[in-house]
Amino acid sequence: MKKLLAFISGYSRRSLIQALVAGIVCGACNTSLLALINRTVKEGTGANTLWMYIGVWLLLPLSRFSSEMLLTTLGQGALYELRARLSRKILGAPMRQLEEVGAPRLLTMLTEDLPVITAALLQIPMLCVNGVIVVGGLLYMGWMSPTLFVMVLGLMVLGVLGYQLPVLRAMRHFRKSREASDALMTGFRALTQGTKELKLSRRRREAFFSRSLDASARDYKENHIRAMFVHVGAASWGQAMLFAIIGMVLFLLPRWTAVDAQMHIGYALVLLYLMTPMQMVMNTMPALNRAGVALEKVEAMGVSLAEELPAQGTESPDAIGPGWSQLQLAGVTHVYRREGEDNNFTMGPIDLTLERGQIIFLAGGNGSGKTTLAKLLVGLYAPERGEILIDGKRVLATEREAYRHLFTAIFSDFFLFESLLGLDSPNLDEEARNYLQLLQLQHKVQVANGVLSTTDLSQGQRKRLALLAAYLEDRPIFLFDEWAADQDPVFKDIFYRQLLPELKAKGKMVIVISHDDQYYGIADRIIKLNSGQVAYDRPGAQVSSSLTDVQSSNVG
Ligand SMILES: Nc1ncnc2c1ncn2[C@@H]1O[C@H](COP(=O)(O)OP(=O)(O)OP(=O)(O)O)[C@@H](O)[C@H]1O
Repeated sequence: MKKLLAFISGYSRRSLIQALVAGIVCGACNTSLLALINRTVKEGTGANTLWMYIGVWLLLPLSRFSSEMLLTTLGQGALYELRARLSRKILGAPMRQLEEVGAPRLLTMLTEDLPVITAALLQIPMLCVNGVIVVGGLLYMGWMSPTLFVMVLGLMVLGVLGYQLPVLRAMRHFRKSREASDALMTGFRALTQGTKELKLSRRRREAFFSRSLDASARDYKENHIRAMFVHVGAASWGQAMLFAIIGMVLFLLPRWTAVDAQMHIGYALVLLYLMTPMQMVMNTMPALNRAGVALEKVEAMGVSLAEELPAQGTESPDAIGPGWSQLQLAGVTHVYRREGEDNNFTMGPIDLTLERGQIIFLAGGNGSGKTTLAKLLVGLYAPERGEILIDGKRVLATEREAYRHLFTAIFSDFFLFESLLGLDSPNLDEEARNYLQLLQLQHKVQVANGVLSTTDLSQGQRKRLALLAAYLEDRPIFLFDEWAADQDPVFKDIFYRQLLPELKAKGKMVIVISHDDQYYGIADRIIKLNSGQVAYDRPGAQVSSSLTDVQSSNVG
């Protein structure tokens, strides 16, 4: 509750104070109506009481409406801000950090924590109104009879303690069930993405279900039930305490105290009136506690995600002018660190100078570091040591966004957007149709207003669509990570012998990660990697002819 209030007051303290003032007026109206009813029951009707009743009756809905609406607007505003801030944080966080956090944790936060916080925020207006009614009722009881009030308050404190102490325990279970959600999300990802592998093996399917999915689902369920068990028990205790208090007021206190019988009846009436708002307050506690846990997680993630320096967008994306000709890596390194493991993969130090208007192949065995080098080259990873230079000028951290705008890249785990986002050419559809023809997709995919008619295609066709987006972006450097691996021999040939030379002829730098050694001849340079180091950097024709020699001597 404290966390949630701090969260919404952080959004607008002024609106929160206004909402609370309206809430207090609403509570005061409730208490006044209660007092007027009580007075009428005791003393009979009077003209003054009627007019006062009408006046308060008019003020009540107005104050309640204002308080609830202000809190709703405030809660939704805070939630909107939180979603936007989180999405921006994720968009702005360094790639490596996002890889380390992992998709399941990010997804749990977006799909589980945010809805839990939303649900709790929706309850806050009702909670405040009911809370204020309870406080007003208590004050009224104090005014009616301080002696009785002290006794009733003593019992209430006992009731609240009996409620609160177990509820604190319940938080522990909510935290555990939240931990299980992360594991559950990892399982769900495997469930949706590993369908083929799971379908093909019954034993794998059963092991996956029982060890991974079922185990975390069970863990989640059990901790959630335990938390709710405590909450429901505590709420039942709270209700029993309320009736115990009413019972004491009606049966025992008249014998022990000198307070008159009418007063006891009035007290019992007020307590009965407060029963529903008190129960509503108790019933919202589980949702608020869960939201507290969710908010802890979201805030921890927000704090742990660093912003790339500087804040995105402070530098114009075109800050690096079009006339550059040389890209240089000087002593660049990157290390993948794994906790508790000594054999971290180390890339570099790499020294390379790449020229515009060249086709450069990155070759090497699996795990030799080609994709890592590509990520360093395009600026997705910042070099841990060393620097990147354009025409001899160091690319500063403030220019990294602009530097990345030199590249269009298709990685092997590319994502295809259905809309051609971020492209604003007036003839976008026309250009896209031309490229669809070049990529032999014109019969499969149509484009209208920058939206593709479908992306449900074969893997090779999806890669061609990714190429379409790359062409439309038309950046100075094209990077392809094993792009041709899924193409049929005919289109593979078109890619290597027609499309890549065309890009080169347009003055583009073309970097191609490839295992297709039969096409090494078209490359200006082949840079071969081995265990994160450059094994050799030679002209393509030279590597190609030595490969041909080896093949023919093998045949011979
Ligand atoms: N996200 C990651 N976290 C930790 N280690 C990683 C990560 N990605 C790659 N590595 C490690 O870095 C090494 C190089 O990986 P990289 O993907 O750069 O190789 P590659 O040459 O592109 O391989 P392939 O030809 O199989 O695609 C691998 O041995 C792997 O262990």
